[in-house]
Amino acid sequence: MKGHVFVIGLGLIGGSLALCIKQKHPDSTIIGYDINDEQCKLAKMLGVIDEIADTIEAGAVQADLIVISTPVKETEHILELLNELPLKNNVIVTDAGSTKEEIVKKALCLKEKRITFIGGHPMAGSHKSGVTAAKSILFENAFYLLTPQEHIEKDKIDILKEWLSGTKAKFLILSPEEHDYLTGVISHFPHVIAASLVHQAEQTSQDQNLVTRLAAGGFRDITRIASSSPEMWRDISLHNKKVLLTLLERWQTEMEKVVTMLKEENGEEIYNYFFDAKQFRDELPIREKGAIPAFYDLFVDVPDYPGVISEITGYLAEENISITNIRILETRETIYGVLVISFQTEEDRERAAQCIKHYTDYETSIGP
Ligand SMILES: NC(=O)C1=CN([C@@H]2O[C@H](COP(=O)(O)OP(=O)(O)OC[C@H]3O[C@@H](n4cnc5c(N)ncnc54)[C@H](O)[C@@H]3O)[C@@H](O)[C@H]2O)C=CC1
Ligand SMILES: O=C(O)C(=O)Cc1ccc(O)cc1
Repeated sequence: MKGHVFVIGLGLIGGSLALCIKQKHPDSTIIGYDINDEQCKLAKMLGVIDEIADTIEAGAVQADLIVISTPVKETEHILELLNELPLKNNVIVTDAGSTKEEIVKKALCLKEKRITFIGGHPMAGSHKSGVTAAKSILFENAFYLLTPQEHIEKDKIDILKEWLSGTKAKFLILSPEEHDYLTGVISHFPHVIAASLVHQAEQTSQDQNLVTRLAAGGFRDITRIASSSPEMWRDISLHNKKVLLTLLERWQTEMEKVVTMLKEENGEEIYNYFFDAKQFRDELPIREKGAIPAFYDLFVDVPDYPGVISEITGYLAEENISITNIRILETRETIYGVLVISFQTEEDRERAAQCIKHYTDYETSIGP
């Protein structure tokens, strides 16, 4: 497709969407704006955008597609500003925010001017921020939720999907309310819990300095999302306050049940609590990319001797397979340890498993 695409907010998500759009539509012109000059310059330098707009107005008036990828409270202000501008009649405005109800409500002002707004949320990302973390494969196979209102014509939705087809994501249409409830359960609430687990460890570390060292492995992994941008999560929490409060209340009731089970030393109920959770979790699709992106981890049982990491990375390098992280899970009492290697894509992980099988006798698996 040809046309001018204006990306407001050149961070992880705006930058990644810009890359996807340009890759699929090389004849389009990507114009970018960010309140932070540094991000604009970096975006231009890295080839994420073709041009920098000095102001939102300068970029918006020439755009055929406007993508807002700022923290969600900022998105509200930007929608108000866009409403004041002489936008092109056929422009489509979308956003990438993690919440939808408040944003869609705010965007109703554009309806009066017959400007199309379609709320969007690519459900993939990371705890990293900024345009330097942007990559075109970020959304591959992820869900891309769209929340068009009833008055939006189907062909506008199709045009937006075509603009965004380079994400290789799976589009799903939901109402803003459904969206906020579901993402509240599987993404926003877990962020609150991850932060609270870290707070608890931090409090313990004040008089037990071993905590930080012991937390380096599994604890660090399950709380990874607590390293995300506090500004972004402040805004998401404020927008999705209603859902979060409901979930927190439910959680408190659940924790009270756990307290009772423990006080009463009710082994059967404690067993069932863990068993039921395990059963539901084990049935979650592992090949599907959810809201909180999975790591493409490969577990390799390796003999515990010095040099085993360089041996394996050497084989992978020979086959040109890039890794994003590598670590030893824990040194076991047996002579074997577990090496966990993370990859950017499922395909890389599969190639790595084949490669290790080819060069060694080590067992590999995709789950511990
Ligand atoms: N990080 C993630 O994993 C995901 C984030 N999202 C949503 O995408 C949006 C962007 O998030 P990220 O790219 O991760 O954040 P980021 O922090 O990497 O980028 C946000 C950018 O917006 C800029 N910005 C802030 N206020 C602005 C304004 N008024 N005008 C212009 N630029 C402004 C910032 O300078 C920054 O460069 C957020 O709404 C977030 O909820 C959606 C899916 C995943
Ligand atoms: O892995 C992580 O850090 C995430 O949780 C990514 C993420 C963040 C925000 C979203 O709205 C969707 C996905």
